[in-house]
Amino acid sequence: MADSATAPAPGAVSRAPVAEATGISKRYGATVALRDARITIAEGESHALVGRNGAGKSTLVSVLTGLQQPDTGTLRFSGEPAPAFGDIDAWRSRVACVYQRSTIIGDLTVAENLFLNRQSDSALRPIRWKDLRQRAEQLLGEYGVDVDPSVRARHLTVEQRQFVEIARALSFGARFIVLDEPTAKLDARGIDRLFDRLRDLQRQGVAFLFISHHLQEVYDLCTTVTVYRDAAHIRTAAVAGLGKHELVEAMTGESATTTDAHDARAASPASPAGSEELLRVEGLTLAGACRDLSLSVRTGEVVGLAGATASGNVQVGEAVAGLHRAEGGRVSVDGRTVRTGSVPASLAAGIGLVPEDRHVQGLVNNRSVAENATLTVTDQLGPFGTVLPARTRAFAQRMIRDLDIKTPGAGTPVSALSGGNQQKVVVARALATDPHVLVAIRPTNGVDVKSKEFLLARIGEVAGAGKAALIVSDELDDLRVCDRVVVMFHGRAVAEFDRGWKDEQMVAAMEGVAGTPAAADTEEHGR
Ligand SMILES: Nc1ncnc2c1ncn2[C@@H]1O[C@H](COP(=O)(O)OP(=O)(O)OP(=O)(O)O)[C@@H](O)[C@H]1O
Repeated sequence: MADSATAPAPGAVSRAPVAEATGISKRYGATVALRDARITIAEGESHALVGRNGAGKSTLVSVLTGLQQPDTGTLRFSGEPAPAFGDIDAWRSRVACVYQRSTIIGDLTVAENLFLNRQSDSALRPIRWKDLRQRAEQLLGEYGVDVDPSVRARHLTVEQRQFVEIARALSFGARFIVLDEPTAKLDARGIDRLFDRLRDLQRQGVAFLFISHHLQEVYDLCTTVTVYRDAAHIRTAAVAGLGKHELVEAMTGESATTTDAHDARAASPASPAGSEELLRVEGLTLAGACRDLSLSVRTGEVVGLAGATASGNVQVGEAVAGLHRAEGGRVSVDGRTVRTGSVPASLAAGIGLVPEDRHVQGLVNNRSVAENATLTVTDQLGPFGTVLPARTRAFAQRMIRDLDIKTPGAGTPVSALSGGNQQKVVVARALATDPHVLVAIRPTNGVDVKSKEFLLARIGEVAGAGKAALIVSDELDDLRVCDRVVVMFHGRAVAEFDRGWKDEQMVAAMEGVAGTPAAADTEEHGR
């Protein structure tokens, strides 16, 4: 396929690309992560890299940033060969990566993080803290980052941490920054601010490689897009000339259907009117998160609990699953009160959880896909408290098939899976318990467009099987599959929408500019 984005614009001064990788191959044992892959990023360009889960994007990033050596291929920065493997300072002056998981150290101040290992000019000279602070202030000021350098990094928001990481990267001289799913933990306003800052930096000649499963963000921010599929480069094109369907087709290798996940659910009958209330949250008050919040989910229903970062929606979902003790109010399943603050009590009540952060609450990294997927159901894997490996494998293999998890096998350590496929294991594990009420917090985080439809359909099936699901998310795609969406703002329910809402309405409500009257009261809307 022709690369329509590689020719220089008329009149442009042709300079060597900030980064150019050709013929890159990388294997992990039997898995081919990259096969003769390539990418070229021009100066000041914002270039998107997209592809399905496991396509090889993160592997390319680790090659581009000097974390992994490719088996074959060449890499050049601004026309020069890449530094020697392991020469960290030299790599840092050419490229930096801002990951979804921060590399900032929470216990150190912002200034210390910025100048980590370079606090003083020589190892023998004592660190001058006042100087360090001033240098940090200057650096942050230069890039317009409004953060106090003496604050401990753990007190920063996700957004502030990203800005500090970007400023740090630029201070090493890098003019090429890789952003690996930087918007995953930001709300709509945070994303706007990040994009504004990136555009500013782009005008100053900084180039970006932007990885995201949110294709709209690619259209909003990037000029060029490269698509990888099954470890190989498929296409590079100008974003402006490429329709969304064409882009999805390049990613999946299939002709794109117009049926989205939400359309499929919309076609299915809505939850039967008058069906019983399965989950009831009444007057829930959680310290620092919400006050007097009520909602209910009926049998057969998928309810969304929407809200921006500070809305408290995630904490409500977590409280329902037993992770927080309530200061007031009640959670009940099928009419029976569930003790809050106790995960075993929630599990016993039939509540399953897809947690927000798979790294912290989700997976045991060095254990296999099979073990991780079955952690919650060991009682079903053998008699008298034993776990039969064959039964574990069979159980896991079914899940791998059901959720389309891309893995060499059930025995592969979960750490060897791509991010999106790890997320599918987390969802598989929650589904394994066959929960009466599934609480899924941002369940499609890091999951590609096609797999997203798949996962959401699976969650819908929980409700379809006479159970109920609560999807806690600010992702419009996640919310669209819901029968109803309750929107929270600053700890309160401020609006409720039935199916068929418009994106602008939902975004406005999440930002506290609700066009609908506050109406999340279950008494009015529950039946
Ligand atoms: N350390 C590793 N050991 C074994 N296999 C690995 C390792 N890292 C990645 N892989 C495999 O290489 C392939 C490419 O993975 P990669 O993480 O690059 O995909 P990705 O495109 O970034 O996916 P995602 O969108 O899910 O993050 C996958 O099949 C993955 O399982």
